[in-house]
Amino acid sequence: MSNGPRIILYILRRDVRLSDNPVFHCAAQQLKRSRSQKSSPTGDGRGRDDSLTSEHGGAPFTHLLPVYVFPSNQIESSGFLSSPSDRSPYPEARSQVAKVWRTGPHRAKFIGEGVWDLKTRLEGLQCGSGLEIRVGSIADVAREFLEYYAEKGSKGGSQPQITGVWLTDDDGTEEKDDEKILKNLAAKHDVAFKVWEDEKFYIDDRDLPYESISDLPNVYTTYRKPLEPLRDRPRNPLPTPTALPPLPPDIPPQKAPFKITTSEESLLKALLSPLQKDSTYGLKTPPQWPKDVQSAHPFNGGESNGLKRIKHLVSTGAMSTYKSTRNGMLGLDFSTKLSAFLAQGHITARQVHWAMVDFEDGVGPGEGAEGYGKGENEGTAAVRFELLWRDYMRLCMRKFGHKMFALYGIQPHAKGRGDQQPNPRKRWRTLDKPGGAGDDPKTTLETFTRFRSGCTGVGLIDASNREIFLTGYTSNRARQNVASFLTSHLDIDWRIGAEWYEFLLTDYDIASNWGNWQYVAGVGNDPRQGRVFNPVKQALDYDGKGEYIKAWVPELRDVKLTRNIGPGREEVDQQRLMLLYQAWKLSDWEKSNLRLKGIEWVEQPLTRIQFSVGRKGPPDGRSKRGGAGGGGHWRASGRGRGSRDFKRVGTEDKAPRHEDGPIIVTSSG
Ligand SMILES: Cc1cc2nc3c(=O)[nH]c(=O)nc-3n(C[C@H](O)[C@H](O)[C@H](O)COP(=O)(O)OP(=O)(O)OC[C@H]3O[C@@H](n4cnc5c(N)ncnc54)[C@H](O)[C@@H]3O)c2cc1C
Repeated sequence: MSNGPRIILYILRRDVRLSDNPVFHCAAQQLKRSRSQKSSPTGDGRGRDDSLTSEHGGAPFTHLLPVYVFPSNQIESSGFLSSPSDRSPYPEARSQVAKVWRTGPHRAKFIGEGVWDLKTRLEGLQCGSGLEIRVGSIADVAREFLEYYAEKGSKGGSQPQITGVWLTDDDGTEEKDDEKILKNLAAKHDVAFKVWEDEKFYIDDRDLPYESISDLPNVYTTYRKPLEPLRDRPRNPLPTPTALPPLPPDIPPQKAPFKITTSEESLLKALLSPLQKDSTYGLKTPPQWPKDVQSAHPFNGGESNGLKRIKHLVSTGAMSTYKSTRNGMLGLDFSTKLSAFLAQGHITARQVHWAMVDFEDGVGPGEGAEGYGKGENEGTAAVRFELLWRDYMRLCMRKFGHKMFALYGIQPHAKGRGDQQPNPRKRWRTLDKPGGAGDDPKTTLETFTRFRSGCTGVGLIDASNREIFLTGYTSNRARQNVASFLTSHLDIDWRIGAEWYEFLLTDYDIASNWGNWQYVAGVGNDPRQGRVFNPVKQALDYDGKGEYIKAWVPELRDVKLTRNIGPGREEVDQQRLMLLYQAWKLSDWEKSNLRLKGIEWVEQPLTRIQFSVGRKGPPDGRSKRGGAGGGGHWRASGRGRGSRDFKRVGTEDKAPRHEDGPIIVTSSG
């Protein structure tokens, strides 16, 4: 063995943080131990080298080389080419079915910010640590490092060599493939290989009651029950390292034809420039920013910002009110907006949990805020409940693997890759061939294009699709409606929608995205298959003043929603709301007046949902009995595309399946 630097190559993926990071924690612990041994050696110390003997992975090391790779199959890498005449050796990072970019501008920026934040934090420790940034396939990058140091090491003497390759676990199928390749590479070079459990989830894998992942229940509630009370479950977060083993003195540069930039600004430029070549993303009429609207997700990426966000949520009391606000659609704090930080591993779910525990115990920030020091409340319990949904989706990805991406999903009667059809009545419309329902791919593409452009003619769907295009975020409530609309009203292959979301979402997470799309499309683990959201009824329940739709569909801002109920008194008129929710219902006279005449989505909506409000309700669109999810006393009826009838009287949220037809609404969480 050479007596030069002994390096652990740590390949980061979705664990881009310094705090609560098992790998950095272990390296810091070993550094501390070796320093304390040096300062007070037991025995004579003879024959001892100064390497950090890893208890995890078996390889002694002196240096830690953290490397973040922008994976070329997921994030377009051509912006890193050294010169415009160079060509990337990798195919464009486009999706399989719809051929859209896999990572769009919102997430590319967020990821870049997160990587730069970690680099800054590591360098800020002032111990010689840092982060190397690379572009390419993870396998190619690892191979280059291994070969570079193998060649050096073969010269013997004090040349550096890699003694271990470490990375954290990820349940995505591509990530599993990467792991296999890295394992083989490590074996070929005779270096230790270790996959660490990434402890960014709510309940640690080691505390789950399953012997094998096949024991995971197919229904969320069955999974959750034995884990309650959820507040008792998370492990403590790991301390944030204050010192780490240094980077090796000799690090190979990025391989041509790519070049790594040296500032955050140029990194973001390299990530965004290929995407910005066509900022319409193939849409003839892409959504435009409306005046006077703020993004609900204006956050920059990175651990520092994620930790700040957690602090803000607890100290303002937003966690305590979460249960009653979580179905909101406008504003910053109706929900936590932690998903993007969690997805990239900028923060961990248990950090969120412990910040809430401090708040509940009255020891952390937030004094004076609602619920401070009063134990778990409705809001904090609901956040835990949702964080567990995220864990569950991730475990489903582990259990079902490729089936998470299969057209007919994880249904038990779908055999093999899941491409067989479990429900003979369901015929998906696809973009490449007729789907068997008298459709043709050209029309399907036109329909999908209108959907993406926010021009379906259904207000809630258009508002959400415009919002997500422009900001990278839309609320859970809106996501459920949009996914249901694409899959149940338009009958379009749900994977196309999932890919479109993968492209746009800042918080895209493999398991949560594909799992939720499957769930809503009726091919996932929804115990009540066949639910269909009525986007008009949902708008009535959750956008009862039309504020959300008016914000993102500015063409409809002048639709008057109130009526006079006495001298100087106005109230929202439910009948008028129906015209906002579906503008085709406006009279010709009003369309002309509002300059809406001749607009395709107004005159020829993709679907006409027959839905009426039977009698006058309270002014804010809520039922007398219920909260925002109420509407139980409305006699609401409707007819969607084709012969699908929506009929329901009674409370809809969390309602059991109605016997005489598909139910309209409910939430996944
Ligand atoms: C079609 C569809 C696609 C989705 N795609 C994603 C995705 O790619 N990434 C993603 O993180 N979430 C996804 N979700 C789940 C959910 O919509 C988002 O997690 C949530 O809207 C993010 O906002 P928030 O952080 O303010 O959530 P909050 O309401 O504040 O919830 C707190 C946290 O709980 C988790 N969570 C909440 N709801 C869910 C859920 N249904 N499934 C899994 N985790 C949940 C998230 O980590 C979230 O940050 C999707 C939902 C649907 C219906």
